[in-house]
Amino acid sequence: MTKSVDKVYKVIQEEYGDEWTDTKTIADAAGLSRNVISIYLSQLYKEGKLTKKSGRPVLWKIAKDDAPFQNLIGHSGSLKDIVKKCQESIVYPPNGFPLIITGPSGVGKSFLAKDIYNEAKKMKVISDDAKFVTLNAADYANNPELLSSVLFGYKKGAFTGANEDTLGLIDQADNGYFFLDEVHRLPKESQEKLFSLLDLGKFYPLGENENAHKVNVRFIFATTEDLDNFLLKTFVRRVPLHVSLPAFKDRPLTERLALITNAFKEEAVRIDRRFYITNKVIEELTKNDASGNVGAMQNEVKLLCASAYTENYQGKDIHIGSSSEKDNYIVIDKDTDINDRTESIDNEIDLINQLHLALKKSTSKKDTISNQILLLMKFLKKLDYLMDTNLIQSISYKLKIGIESILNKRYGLKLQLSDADIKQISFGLSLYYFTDYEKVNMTELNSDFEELYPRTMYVYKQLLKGISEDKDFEEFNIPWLVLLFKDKINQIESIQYTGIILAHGDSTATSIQSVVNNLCGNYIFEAFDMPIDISIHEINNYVQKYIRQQKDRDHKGIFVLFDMGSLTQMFSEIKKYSNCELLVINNVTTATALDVGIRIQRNDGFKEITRAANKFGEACGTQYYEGLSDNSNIVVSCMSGVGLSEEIKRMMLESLSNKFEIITMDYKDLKQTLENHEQKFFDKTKFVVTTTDIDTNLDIDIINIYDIMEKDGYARFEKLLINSGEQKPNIEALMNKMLKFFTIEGIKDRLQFLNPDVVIDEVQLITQRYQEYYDISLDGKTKLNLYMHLSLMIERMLVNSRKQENPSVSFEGDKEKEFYSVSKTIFKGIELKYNFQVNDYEISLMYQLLHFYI
Ligand SMILES: Nc1ncnc2c1ncn2[C@@H]1O[C@H](COP(=O)(O)OP(=O)(O)OP(=O)(O)O)[C@@H](O)[C@H]1O
Repeated sequence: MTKSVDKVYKVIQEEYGDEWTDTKTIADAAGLSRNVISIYLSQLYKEGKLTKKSGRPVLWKIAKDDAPFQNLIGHSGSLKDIVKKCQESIVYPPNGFPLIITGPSGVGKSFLAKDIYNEAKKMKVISDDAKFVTLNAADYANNPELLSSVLFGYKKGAFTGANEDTLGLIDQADNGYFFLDEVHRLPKESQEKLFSLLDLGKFYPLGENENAHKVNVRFIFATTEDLDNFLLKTFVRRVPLHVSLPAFKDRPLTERLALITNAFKEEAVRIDRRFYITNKVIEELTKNDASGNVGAMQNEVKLLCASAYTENYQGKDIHIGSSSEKDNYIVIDKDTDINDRTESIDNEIDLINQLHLALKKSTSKKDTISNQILLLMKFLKKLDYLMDTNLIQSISYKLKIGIESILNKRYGLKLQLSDADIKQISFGLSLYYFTDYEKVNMTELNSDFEELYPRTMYVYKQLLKGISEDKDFEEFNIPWLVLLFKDKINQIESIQYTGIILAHGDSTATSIQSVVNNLCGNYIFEAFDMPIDISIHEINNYVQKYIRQQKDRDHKGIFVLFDMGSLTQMFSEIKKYSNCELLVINNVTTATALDVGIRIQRNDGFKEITRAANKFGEACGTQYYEGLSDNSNIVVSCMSGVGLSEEIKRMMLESLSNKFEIITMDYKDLKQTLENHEQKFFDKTKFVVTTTDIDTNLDIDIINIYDIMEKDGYARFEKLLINSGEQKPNIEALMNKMLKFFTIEGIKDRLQFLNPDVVIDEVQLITQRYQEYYDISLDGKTKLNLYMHLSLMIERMLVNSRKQENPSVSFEGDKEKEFYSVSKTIFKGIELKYNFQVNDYEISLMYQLLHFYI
C-alpha cells in the first residue's frame, strides 16, 4: 500500500466507520480528485479492505468479515429489517426468543435459520459446540406418532417396539438451536406439547408421566402456510417473532443478480471451472417467476451448468448461452464478487441508448404519438428483467401524488391512466436507478422534445421535481412523458399563448391558477406566489425564467396578470427580453383571470383578448403597447390630486375634437414615469399639462396650467394644439372653460364636503403667512395655484388621511429645513382645527410650488 492509499483507508475508517459512503464524499474528505480516489478505492476493494455496493452512486464501506449475516444476500437491503429482528431474537435475555419464518418454498427459510444459529455462536450466546438440530415435519406427515417420538423421545414400553428409553431430537438440541421446518404438519397434540415446552422449559417424552425433561432449547420454526389456518392459535401466540421472507421475484434487481451470481459461483467452485454466461441467460434468470424462488432458480442454474459442462468438460472455460452473443457475457468463477454487476449494466445502457436513438428518429420524422408509445413499450418489455417491485411501488406512490397535486390540482390536467399505465411509467422512471446515466446522452432527445412538446415538457418537469430532487432524474426521464400525457399532449400544446399570474402572498396566485386551469380543463396559466417584500426586479426573474422556457416562435402573445405594482414598469421590464405581443393586467382577480383564460383556451386573437380585458373596468389597468399609449395622447397630471386632472380631462374631451387620448396620472407616477423611461416611451405624447414646473432631460413639452391663464402661456398651449391638428375654435372653447374653472369660484365648486367660504379664508391666510414670513409678494397666478392646491389638500387630507401612501421625502440643506419648520408652524392652525397631520410629502409639494420665490 502506498501512503496515499493508507490515508484514504484511514479517512473512511475514521469518518464514516460502518456507513455506506459515495466516492465524491470520500474524495472531498480525503482532499483528492475523483479520478485519483477511484483508483485508490478500487485498489482497497481488490485487497478486500473495502466492500462496494454497485448502483448510483457506487457506495463504499470498510469490509468487515464479522459483519452480522454477511453471507445472507439482502442483509443490508430487502432483508435489513428481518436481520435486525433476528438479532434481537438471538440476544434477548436470558435465552433469546423463538421465531417463525414464513414464505414459499425455496425463499431461504432454512438458510436464514442456519444463519441465525451461526450468528448466535459468533455473538457467544451459545457455546461453540452448541448443536443445530433440524427436523422437517413433512417427512413424518403420514405418521404423527413417529414424528412425536422422534421429537420428544420415548420411554421403554411406550409403544410396541419401544425397547429402551430413547432421547428425542429436542433433548439433543439442549443448549443449542432446533429448527423445525414445515411446522404446520405437526399434529395438534404435538403442537400443544411444544407450547407448554416453550412456556415451562420442560416436556414429557412419550410414555413418561413423572420425570419431565428440562431443556434449554432455542426454537426456530418455518412454514410455507398461512399461520392462522394451519397452526393452533395458542401455539402461534407463544412465538413472539414472525418474519416473512420475500419471494425471489419481489427482491430488488441487485439482490436477484447477486443470488444468481452466487448460484453460478457455487457451481464454479464445485466443478472448478470458469463460466462465461451471456447477459441474455442472466436476464432470463432474473425474470424467473414461474417457479418463483431462489431454490428453483438455483436448480435452473445447476441444470444450465451441467448441460454446458457435458458439452465441454475438458476445458477450463465453460460458455453458457448462445455463441452469437459472445461479446455480451459476464464471467463468473470462484473469485467473483457477487455484488459486482457493472458488466451486466452495460447491456442496459446499450438498450437505453438504443431507445433514445429510436425515439430521436421518430421525433425527427414527426412520428405519431401512438408510434412513439409503441416504441417505448417495446423497450420497456426488453428491460423488464430490471423490474424491481419495491422500487416501482415507491415511485408509483409518489407519481400518483404528483399527478393529483401538481398535474390535476395546479394545471387542471385530468389524465386518464389505468393502474397498469402508472406501473409502466413508474417502471420507466425506475430505470434511472439502474443506469449509469453518464454513459447515456440525453441532450439531443431533450431538445427535440422541448421543440415538439414545450408546454407538456414544462408541466412534466414540474411533476418530476416532485418525485425526485435529483437534477439528473428530470433530464434522464424525458421519454416517459409520452406515456404519461399520451392523450393530452395535443390539447396541452394547442394553447398558443403564455399566461402568467403573479400575486403577493403564500398561495394567492396559485389558487387563482388552480381555479382557472381546472375550469378550463387545461394548463393555461403558470402562477408564482411572491413574498410581500419582493422587488420588481426579482419578480421579473421569475417571469423571465418562465418565458425563456416557452417557445418564442409562432407564439401568439404573453399575458401577465398581477396584483399590484406599476403597469408601465412591469410592461417595459418584460419587453426587455421578449419580442412577443404582451398584455399586462393589474389588480388580477379570479374573474379576470378566468375570462382571459377562456379566451386563451378558445384561441381568440390577441387584439380581441386585449379589447375584452380593457373592459374589465377602471379597477384593473391593462397595457399592451410599448410606450405610454399606442394613441396620440396628452398627459394631465396635477399635484393637487387626480380629481383635478380628471376635471381638466373632462373639459378637454368636451371641447377638443377627440383626436387625443387624455391620460391622467398621479403626480408621483408622472415623475417616476419621466425618470424611468426613454424618449421612445413618449413618442406619441403630444405634451404634458401639470400644475407645477417639472425638470426633465427628455425632449417633451411640459406646460403649467396656471401659465395658460396668461398671454404667453396661452400662445404656447394654442400652438402645441394647433400643431397637433386641433381647430382654433375648439381651443378657445377649452380656454373659456378653464378660465372659469381656475377662479376662486371655480375652486369653491371643487370642494365637496367643506364649507367653501371658510376654506378659502383659511387658504388665503396660509398664503398670507408664507408671504409675510418670506417677505414676498406672489403674483395672481401663483396665488390661485396655491389656493387651489391648499383647498384640495385639506379635503384630501380629511378624506384620505389614513389611507394615503406617499413616497418618503427628506429635507436637506438649510433652505429646505427652514421651509419645513416654517410650514409646520403655519399649518398648525388647520391641523388642530381639522384633526389631521399635514405630512412631509405635502410639505415637499408646497416647497416645489414656492421655492422659486423664497
Ligand atoms: N438471502 C439469501 N442469501 C444467500 N443465499 C440464499 C438466500 N436465500 C436463499 N438462498 C439460497 O437459496 C437456497 C434455497 O433456500 P432454502 O432451502 O433456505 O429455502 P427454504 O425456504 O428453506 O425452502 P423450503 O421451504 O423448500 O425448505 C439456499 O440453499 C441458499 O443457497
